[in-house]
Amino acid sequence: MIKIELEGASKRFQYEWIFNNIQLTIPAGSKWAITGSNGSGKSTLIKAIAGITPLSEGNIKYFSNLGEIDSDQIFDHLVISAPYLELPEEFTLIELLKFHFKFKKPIESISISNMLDILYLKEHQHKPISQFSSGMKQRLKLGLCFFSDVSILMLDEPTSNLDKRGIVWYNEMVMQYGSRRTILVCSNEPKEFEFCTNQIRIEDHKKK
Ligand SMILES: Nc1ncnc2c1ncn2[C@@H]1O[C@H](COP(=O)(O)OP(=O)(O)OP(=O)(O)O)[C@@H](O)[C@H]1O
Repeated sequence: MIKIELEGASKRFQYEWIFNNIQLTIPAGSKWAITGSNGSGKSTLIKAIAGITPLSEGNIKYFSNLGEIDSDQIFDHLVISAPYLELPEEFTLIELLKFHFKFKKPIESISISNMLDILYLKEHQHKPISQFSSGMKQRLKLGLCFFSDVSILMLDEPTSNLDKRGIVWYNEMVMQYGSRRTILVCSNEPKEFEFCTNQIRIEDHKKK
């Protein structure tokens, strides 16, 4: 379980400050919505917390029960689902699941066959991802997150492209597989983050 601390976290692109001086502790297992209008900086903040985008000022620190974790190693502890992260289109579904779970340990007691059932994609297991619909791809992206044995789930616009059944499925996944983990949701759609008990409003962290 990992605690994250943001100390004066600030980011600018050229002359534009995206967020400024965020002081925040994200306790292990807590649930956060990151909200703000289009282009306000939600994805930039999540990428900074994931260590993908460097901050312009300030620090982000990560702590396990054993002490501070090097920021180079934080990627081993998290997974991200986001519209801008593409799936490898040339793989079939079964190939992709096998490939992904060579690098990330799956949660205990779940087999690839179980995953296919839970994703309700079993009949598509030999289809290349390039032939998947946008909703099927979105379920797969979320499944790769929820089925990975990591402490932190970062979900950027998690229900985009999902139909009603998919949205119900997403909420069930959160309840079933998310309860003990830290979840960060970037969203403007309240239905995506009803389970979150904390909120970061990007607009509250703009340079005045
Ligand atoms: N690599 C980059 N270089 C320059 N500017 C960038 C870069 N990435 C993002 N931006 C700018 O940072 C701002 C915040 O973008 P970001 O994608 O974080 O917003 P968002 O809140 O996630 O938006 P949306 O709701 O539309 O997904 C935008 O003005 C965007 O143009």
